[in-house]
Amino acid sequence: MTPQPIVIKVGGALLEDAEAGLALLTNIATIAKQRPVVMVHGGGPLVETLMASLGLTSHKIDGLRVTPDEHMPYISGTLAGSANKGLCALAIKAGLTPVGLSLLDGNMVQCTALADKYGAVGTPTAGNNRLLHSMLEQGFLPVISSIGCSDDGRLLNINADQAATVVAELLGAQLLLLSNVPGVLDANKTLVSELDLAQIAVMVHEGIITEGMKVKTDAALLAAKTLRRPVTIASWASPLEEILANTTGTRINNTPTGAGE
Ligand SMILES: Nc1ncnc2c1ncn2[C@@H]1O[C@H](COP(=O)(O)OP(=O)(O)O)[C@@H](O)[C@H]1O
Ligand SMILES: CC(=O)N[C@@H](CCC(=O)OP(=O)(O)O)C(=O)O
Repeated sequence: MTPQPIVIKVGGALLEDAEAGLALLTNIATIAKQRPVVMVHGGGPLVETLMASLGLTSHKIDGLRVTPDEHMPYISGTLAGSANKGLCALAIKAGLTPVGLSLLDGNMVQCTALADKYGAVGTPTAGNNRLLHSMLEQGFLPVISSIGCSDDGRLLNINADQAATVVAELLGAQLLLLSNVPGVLDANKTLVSELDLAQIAVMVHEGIITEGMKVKTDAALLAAKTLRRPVTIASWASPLEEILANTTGTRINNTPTGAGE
């Protein structure tokens, strides 16, 4: 039986830390010998650095970047360009054979514009998984940026956690959302090992889960429901073996925590 693939999403902060990026990719090279791996990446901080250097301002609503269409050349240039190629280059250094892709390649993910107030921001849905399957069969590491497009060819900026959720759905894969924090932290900044929908709603209501982590827990809840298995939010600085053994990170459960799977 073919082992279940793992989709590993990395947040933007990793793309600014080549040493941590190489350590993670070296760890992925070990895991990829046992199970197919797909990477999905963000790059929010890189986008912000470029925009600032161009004298452009950018803001977020509910954790999503408001993206006027005229900003798309900079955003797609950063995410599908420098961020994607930077990760692919590190993957080569780690002994892997990456193929850099975006959500629109092979029609793997279809996107629809969310609402006018966000500009060129889309919601992703699962499309065609043939390209990904053929890449994995041939032993490549797909490295996917969160740039997509609508059916009528408008380039769209997709939050990378939402992108990873849909890529995991396409492959029926296990999903790890890796960030610059050890997982979801409580009001005392202590790592919470497991959370379900009701517990997350309380933490959001109390202002403990905010901004990027709110988008991440929403994406994880959706993925846990679709994939019918827990989704892990953890740090890219933790060994993947520990994350996969559930000894670190936060498991987001579709079923109430404590009620079993
Ligand atoms: N309860 C929480 N636990 C951990 N991080 C939180 C929480 N609430 C908000 N955050 C913020 O969410 C950030 C992670 O989201 P984000 O910056 O979007 O990460 P990424 O770029 O990795 O997707 C953390 O760095 C932290 O500042
Ligand atoms: C619509 C939207 O918010 N798009 C994100 C895409 C990148 C991303 O999600 O990056 P992180 O994973 O590093 O946060 C953005 O422009 O920042």
